[in-house]
Amino acid sequence: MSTTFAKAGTWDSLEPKLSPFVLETLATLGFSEMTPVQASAIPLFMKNKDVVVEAVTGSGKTLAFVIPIIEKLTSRKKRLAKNEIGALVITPTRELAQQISSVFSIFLKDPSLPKHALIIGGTTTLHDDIAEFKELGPDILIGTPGRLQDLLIGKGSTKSVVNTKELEILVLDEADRLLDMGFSQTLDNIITHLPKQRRTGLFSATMTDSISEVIRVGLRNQVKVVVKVEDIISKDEQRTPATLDIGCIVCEPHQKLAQLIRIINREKTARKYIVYYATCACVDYFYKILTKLPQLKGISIHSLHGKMDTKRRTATYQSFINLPTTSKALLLCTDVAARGLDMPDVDSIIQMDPPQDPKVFSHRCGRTARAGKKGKAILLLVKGREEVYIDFLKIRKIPVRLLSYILPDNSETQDTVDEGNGNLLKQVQDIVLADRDLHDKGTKAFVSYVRFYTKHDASYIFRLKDLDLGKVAKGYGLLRLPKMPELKDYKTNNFEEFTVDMDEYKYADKSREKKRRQKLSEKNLKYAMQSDKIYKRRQHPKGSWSAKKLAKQRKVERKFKKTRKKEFLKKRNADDMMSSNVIDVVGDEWEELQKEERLAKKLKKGKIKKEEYEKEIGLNNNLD
Ligand SMILES: Nc1ncnc2c1ncn2[C@@H]1O[C@H](COP(=O)(O)OP(=O)(O)OP(=O)(O)O)[C@@H](O)[C@H]1O
Repeated sequence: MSTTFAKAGTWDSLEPKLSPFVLETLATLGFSEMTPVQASAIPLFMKNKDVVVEAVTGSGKTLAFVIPIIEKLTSRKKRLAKNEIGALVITPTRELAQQISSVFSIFLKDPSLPKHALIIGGTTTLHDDIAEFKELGPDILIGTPGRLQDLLIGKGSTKSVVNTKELEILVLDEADRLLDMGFSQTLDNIITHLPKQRRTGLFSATMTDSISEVIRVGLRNQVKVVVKVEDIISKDEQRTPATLDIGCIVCEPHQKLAQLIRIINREKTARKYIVYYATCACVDYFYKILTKLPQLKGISIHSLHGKMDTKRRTATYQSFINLPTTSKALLLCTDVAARGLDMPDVDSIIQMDPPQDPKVFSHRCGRTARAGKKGKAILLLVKGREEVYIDFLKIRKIPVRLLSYILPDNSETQDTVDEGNGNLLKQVQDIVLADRDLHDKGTKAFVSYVRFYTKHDASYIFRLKDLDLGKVAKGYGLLRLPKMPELKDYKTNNFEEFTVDMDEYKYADKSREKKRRQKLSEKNLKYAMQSDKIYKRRQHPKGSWSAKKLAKQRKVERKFKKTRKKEFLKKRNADDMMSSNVIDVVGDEWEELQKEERLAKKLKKGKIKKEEYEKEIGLNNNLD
């Protein structure tokens, strides 16, 4: 891909000069010249200025703080003690912290140079991190707010082992995200624990403009560095890389899946795609669906979201970025992979839905078109009210083109995919019918999406009442609309309920199916006994002779049920016994026992002889 990275002079033109080992490393990386943001921010940050840096995604902001940190710590006269740190880099996600740590590793190979440590939790306990800190004595910590807070301040009875009095540089990467409500208390706790005499740098492609946030972080007479980008043709200022082509497709909610498949199958050159979904549940569900669709056969599909355990997240992320670009690959993810991640060779970004936070839109797009390479980002918008979003983005200096991937409007082909695999949504429903787990996942995904939709920042554009939830449910391949407050009294002609016998709708997973059957038989058993009791109560009014007789009989029943029920519930696990048989067996056995009891009474009253009693009982026992 042609690289049209705006260059801003060679590294040796910087004042103060960079260390020889830094220059050598940059040369091995093939970075002959600085990017504009590096040329602007590095000298300031190295001259003890607080900086607020805003530059588009993929413009090299990471080195704009990594290099000053390295230069500052290697030029210290007094070496840091083992328990002292000189720099702290805070990021909103584990993957981003891992990525920044790997950039430090490239420069700090020599053991005589400052050391760095990654503090993100997830796979290590706080005690592991404390032990590693004591062992390694890092000068630089890179991490996420939660675990950094625990290490720097202590947690519960675990005291802090980190001495921050010599700290010289604090960096907040994706600062506007860190300053959001989500991290504010943790961030405040960390910042109040740091010396006021330090350099602070805030970096992001969508920097916060609120001065209050900046002062909260303790910046003083900071310098704001804003690196602008001009559209190559119109010369208008824009907030996204000049090499990024952002397109938008307007379609019906139930056509989104078909559009996604068309985009992927029609792109001839693009290999790696990132597909953003609204919620973790949507990622999980559509991952299962897409991996089963024949239209995407041969394409490797991966999923990533914040609710996955760290090991699996790291493994998925690493396997996706290390995939060769010889065949197509999709990464379905949430906004956990929206900011900062420098994934090489991502050709195209597809946003199935706009993000709740409009700032995230440009971060998502910015996973492609990095370091001057070309990239394409496509947004799917629902026809109607959501189209206002295009102008909303343009006001925020994010240029978006309307693309012509419009599906034919006539209803019979609305969800038919060009690839001729028949009615796509019928295919999805068949996939869902084959495994009850997909029905559960699809319902959860739909509910999470509806809830997501109600929390858009630009709520005047994204209004639930304007969204045809029947078409959304159809697009999710649901068999029926879930019971949820948002659907109370909801009527639609655009969703046809699929009748399915829920008692017979099985899980593909055998152990889950067995558990379901157990629950079903308990429910049936309880129902049978309750209905039996209600029936009897109706036959024998309270206080009558027959009611007294029945009460006595029920006493015997209770005794029987306690013993027999345990036996039958044990037997129920036998694979050859379906739930309905459990009820029949209980019923048959119960009749025999009542007969035994009647014969015992007759024998007691002398109405039958012992031989006759034993004969009757003995004959019955051979029926097992
Ligand atoms: N001077 C340079 N010359 C060429 N490539 C560079 C240079 N500096 C950084 N890069 C490369 O550009 C890519 C983007 O860099 P980086 O991840 O720092 O961007 P960013 O501005 O932090 O993006 P984001 O806003 O998404 O976090 C990386 O692959 C990096 O290796």
